[in-house]
Amino acid sequence: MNIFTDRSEIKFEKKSVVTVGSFDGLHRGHIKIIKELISTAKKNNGTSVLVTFDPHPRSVLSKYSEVSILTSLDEKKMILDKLDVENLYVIHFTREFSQLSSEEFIQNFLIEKLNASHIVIGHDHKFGKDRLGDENKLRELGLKLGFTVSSVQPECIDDEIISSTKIRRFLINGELDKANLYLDRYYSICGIVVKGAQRGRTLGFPTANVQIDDVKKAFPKVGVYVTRCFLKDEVKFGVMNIGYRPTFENKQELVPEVYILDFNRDIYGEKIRVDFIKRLRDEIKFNSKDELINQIEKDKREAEKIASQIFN
Ligand SMILES: Cc1cc2nc3c(=O)[nH]c(=O)nc-3n(C[C@H](O)[C@H](O)[C@H](O)COP(=O)(O)O)c2cc1C
Ligand SMILES: Nc1ncnc2c1ncn2[C@@H]1O[C@H](COP(=O)(O)OP(=O)(O)O)[C@@H](O)[C@H]1O
Repeated sequence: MNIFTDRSEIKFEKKSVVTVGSFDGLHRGHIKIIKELISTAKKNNGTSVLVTFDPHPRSVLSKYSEVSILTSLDEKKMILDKLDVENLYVIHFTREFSQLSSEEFIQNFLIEKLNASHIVIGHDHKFGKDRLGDENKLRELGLKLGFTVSSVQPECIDDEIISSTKIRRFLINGELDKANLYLDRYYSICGIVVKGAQRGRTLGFPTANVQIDDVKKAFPKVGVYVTRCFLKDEVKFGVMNIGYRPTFENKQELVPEVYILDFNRDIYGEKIRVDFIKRLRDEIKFNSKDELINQIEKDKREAEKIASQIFN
């Protein structure tokens, strides 16, 4: 996949088929739009372009600073590449950019730079200043500026429209299975393994503490999870605790830490991706270290059982 930004000096020669959006989560609904994008580009002998914004527009425009994000830009790049999108065009989203009218946005970016001949949008897509541009406005502009438009009907599960907002809510409520179902993959976090209190090894369960790449990333609800961990050259199952370690600490610092199964290596400073497969339980304040150790032993056995059921 070719990756461009709004700073790249580009002018597409070939006609393109374009879709535009935040695509946070890249869930089943987004995937439906992307499939339509790719098949239309093939039909039209054009190249497919997905235009997205970074940072997420809501985190720039919202009065509330606690907006959480499901997919970082790096994760989006990886997923879009797998989906065979030919070009990704990333616009650095600022307040100033948000003031462009829908017509200015389409003319300056989609027509002049990307040579768009067709635009694919989701059912509720809004664009331009104050989100005033909708499908009708886009079709009107298409007649004037020379492009066609198609819109994709929403993807549903049990009559519920799939959305990033619902997925965020499922994660926060501990409904991981539903979040994963809506995403059509396992929810994941990426980061670097950092040093903790060096206590894990004394419990018999060393845990890789993950410092997340994207501070805005949504965390699943506090608790213990079966995970799949991607290291540089290895994929391993693990049990992750996302929590405050109330048995030992009074601090209110939320730490994601994973005990990797069948593994014994120093991985401080290494990159790790953790996929969340199943939620096992809430975090507990134990009365003793031994009770905690017994429970982690049980979590480990449960994780081994679940991993072998799902992946064998
Ligand atoms: C599978 C698993 C489950 C855990 N569950 C709890 C828990 O219920 N309560 C708790 O206080 N700490 C829990 N922990 C966190 C341990 O207390 C933590 O791993 C330990 O304090 C080590 O911290 P360190 O890596 O900073 O040395 C859990 C850890 C793992 C790996
Ligand atoms: N099975 C394992 N799972 C996770 N980390 C492991 C494992 N075996 C060795 N390690 C290493 O041990 C470190 C964790 O040990 P721990 O005593 O919990 O220290 P810390 O408090 O710094 O996390 C990890 O960051 C990793 O480098």
